[in-house]
Amino acid sequence: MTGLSAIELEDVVKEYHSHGEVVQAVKGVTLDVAEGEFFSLLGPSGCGKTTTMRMVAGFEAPTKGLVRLRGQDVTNVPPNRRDVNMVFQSYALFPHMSVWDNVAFGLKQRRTPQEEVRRRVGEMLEIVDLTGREKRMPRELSGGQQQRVALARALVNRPRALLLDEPLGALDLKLRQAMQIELKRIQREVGITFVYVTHDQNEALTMSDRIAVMNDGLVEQLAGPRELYERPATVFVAGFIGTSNLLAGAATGGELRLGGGGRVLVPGHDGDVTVTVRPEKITIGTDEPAQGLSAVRGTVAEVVYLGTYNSYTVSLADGAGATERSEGADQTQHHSDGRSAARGGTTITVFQQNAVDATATAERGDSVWLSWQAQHSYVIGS
Ligand SMILES: Nc1ncnc2c1ncn2[C@@H]1O[C@H](COP(=O)(O)OP(=O)(O)OP(=O)(O)O)[C@@H](O)[C@H]1O
Repeated sequence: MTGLSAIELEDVVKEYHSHGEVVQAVKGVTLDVAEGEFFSLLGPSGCGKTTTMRMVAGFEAPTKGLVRLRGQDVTNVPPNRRDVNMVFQSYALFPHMSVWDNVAFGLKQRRTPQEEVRRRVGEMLEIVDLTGREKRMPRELSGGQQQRVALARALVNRPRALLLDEPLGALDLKLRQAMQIELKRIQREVGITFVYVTHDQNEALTMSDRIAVMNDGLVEQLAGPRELYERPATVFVAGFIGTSNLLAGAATGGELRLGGGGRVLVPGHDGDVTVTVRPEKITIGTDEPAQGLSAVRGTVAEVVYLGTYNSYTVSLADGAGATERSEGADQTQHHSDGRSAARGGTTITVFQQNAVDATATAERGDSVWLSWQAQHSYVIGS
């Protein structure tokens, strides 16, 4: 370790001029990626992930700001003179070349001695677990195998950093999950910095050391998976990473009072707060919870059996409009955007693990109490 960051972006802006309009794809991104780190850019479609990545690779020049690789300003250096390699979702292998020749191509182009080519290609195929398939043609391989050839072809050049733009996007879910584990293993083994673009939060959480969550051309939060989940910096991050419940209002004396006798404990906070609480931290029951716990009352609007857990949607008894809402089930199944909770009849999602001793606690229409410990209320932005 040299102490230098592998990649640094300093207040990078990218504007496109399209049909007489200026589109700001990236609005001022500052971040650094450590040497050997698995770093992800995560965000919804159109938030500027790919544009950011293309500026690191050198395919796009920033309108403003600086790009540094290992401390060196490369803002105006062309892609082929940057020590990075990029793997795209559409990983075009040469269809008329064998696996071996596809991987060896770059080295041969650079007139690497034959013996070295043989050694490095052999090593790389072993790392991506394709030894024995050297003679196959791309069409004789599965999607996952083709993707591993593309990876080997990029890694064999020993770039200092590998940029991957949704490389698993074309694979089905099972294969994608297997490849996520593989990619992480390969990255650990080769020790190269990986920067990974994805809109899939599970993918980012599975593999990354750190994640920059992007929204509308900006980084909303840059942190490790646990921190993003436990301490989201913004309402957007809380909703984008997993499912979250949001409760907003004015707190007095460290307590947010809700209609219907509800209270949310936010020790040390006063004034307007937005609180997030994760569905798995909440207990559902019929007895009134003890003092010292956050407690809210409501009616079960929906129960969904999801195998390893049950998901309850509970409409809070918090005054106007707190009736059953049919959107509740959607909110549960589609990893809520979190925003619906603050409107009208508030709904809360609760996940209850189907552990060995679990029994269904409540049914649709039941009047219930929800409770959770003070430490599980996280005040956003605090
Ligand atoms: N060449 C271009 N000309 C004009 N606008 C562009 C151009 N490239 C990107 N944009 C716009 O910039 C914004 C960011 O695009 P970008 O491809 O970086 O997003 P993304 O987060 O990678 O999205 P996706 O996940 O859909 O690939 C979008 O609004 C897009 O329409």
